[in-house]
Amino acid sequence: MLIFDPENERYILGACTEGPEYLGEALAELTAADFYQRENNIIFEAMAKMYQDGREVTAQTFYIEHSDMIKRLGVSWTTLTDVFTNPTAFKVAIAKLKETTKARNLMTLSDTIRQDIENGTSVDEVKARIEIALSKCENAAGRHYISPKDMSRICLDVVAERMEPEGRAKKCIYTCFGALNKATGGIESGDLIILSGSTGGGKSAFAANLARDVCVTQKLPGLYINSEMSADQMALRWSAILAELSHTALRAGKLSDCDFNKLPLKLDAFDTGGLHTLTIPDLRINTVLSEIRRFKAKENIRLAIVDYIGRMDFLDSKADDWQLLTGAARRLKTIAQEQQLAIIMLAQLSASGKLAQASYMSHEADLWLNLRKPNEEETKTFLGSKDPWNIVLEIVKGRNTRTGAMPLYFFGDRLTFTDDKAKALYYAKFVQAAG
Ligand SMILES: Nc1ncnc2c1ncn2[C@@H]1O[C@H](COP(=O)(O)OP(=O)(O)OP(=O)(O)O)[C@@H](O)[C@H]1O
Repeated sequence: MLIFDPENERYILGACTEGPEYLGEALAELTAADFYQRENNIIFEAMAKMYQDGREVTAQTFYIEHSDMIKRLGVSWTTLTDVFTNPTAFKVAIAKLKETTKARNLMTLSDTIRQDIENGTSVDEVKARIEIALSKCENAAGRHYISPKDMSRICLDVVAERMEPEGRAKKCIYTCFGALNKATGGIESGDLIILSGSTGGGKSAFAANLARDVCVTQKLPGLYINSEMSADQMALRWSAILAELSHTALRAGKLSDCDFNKLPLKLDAFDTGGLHTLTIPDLRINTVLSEIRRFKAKENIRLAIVDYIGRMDFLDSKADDWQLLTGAARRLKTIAQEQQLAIIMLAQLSASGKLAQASYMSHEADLWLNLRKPNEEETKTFLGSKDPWNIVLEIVKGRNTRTGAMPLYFFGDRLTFTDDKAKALYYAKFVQAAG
């Protein structure tokens, strides 16, 4: 891999004088820093300035305005602008140039790491710097320019695809919560969903209910990454959710024969489903990203659930919590788009009920769901109409949907949520009878 390619740099500059479509594309994809050679870097910057000022950039106009600078830099302007280009060759050249930038950034990073280690910087601090540097590389790689012509074609393709049920199913994921599906129109590939709630508020259970619908019932491939539970604890939880069994009885080994016999059939669905689970005790954002990439390549996952972000060890002791969480959300959003899958990130609410600096983090999210207890007014309404609801799922923010709240029933001992009133009444009666 080249760390710079002077010929390619000159070719791009020459092509940029061939028409505004080339310079426009270069400006959307590149910055002056992508040009390693000083003279090329300066010329690109000057072209950008002319373009931004609304002036035409051709070999002639640029030379008239910058002849002194061109002479000073020792550039042969006629040779540089004597190029033969076409849109495909230009795209390839831009992609090549971006690769050389990435390679250079990695070289710089490796030099910095070596120096840090030689200077006795702590290993944790070095690792934190690597994470931050890599996250910057990813963000830069995410830029993607779409021409008006391409966008009009994409519009037509996307709309036509959405009109076909099969096409919709390729892009959207539906859950068993009708009101949520209706409000959101389904969870889309590329979406980052933040699921927040207070400690013990049922976030993991709700996320597991979603995973059951998507990966076990609909059999779409998915990944559940957790940092809290051992495989045994997870197995007990999945058994409770899938077979609708008492979590307490499962943990105590006190299932009736009838309940125990329910298990194999339900586990068949798990066996043939698409849910992969992964426990990473010291959850780090880079590990999460590489596992998501690995499972996308191997299993073509459509959904990844990260449970939960509060335990992630970022190793950057200097940054505040909200900066770390926002950074994590940004990187999860980037990978969701890059790998075309939906990601649900669980996050903890602070004791006061506010997600720490939530507004920063929620900028990154397409959908922010919050699980909370019903407020006074909701409780009165539920009691007044004899509705059994005991928990509320709020859409705090939706990029493509209105905000609002929907009531649910959470059957704690079965770790099961429902928005079906008849089922909720049955669960509530069951709980009441059990005392
Ligand atoms: N055996 C049980 N009997 C009754 N309720 C239970 C049982 N097990 C779990 N629960 C309910 O589930 C809740 C915990 O659910 P969950 O672990 O999904 O919450 P969480 O928000 O992810 O918690 P944390 O913040 O600790 O990760 C408990 O607060 C309780 O209401």
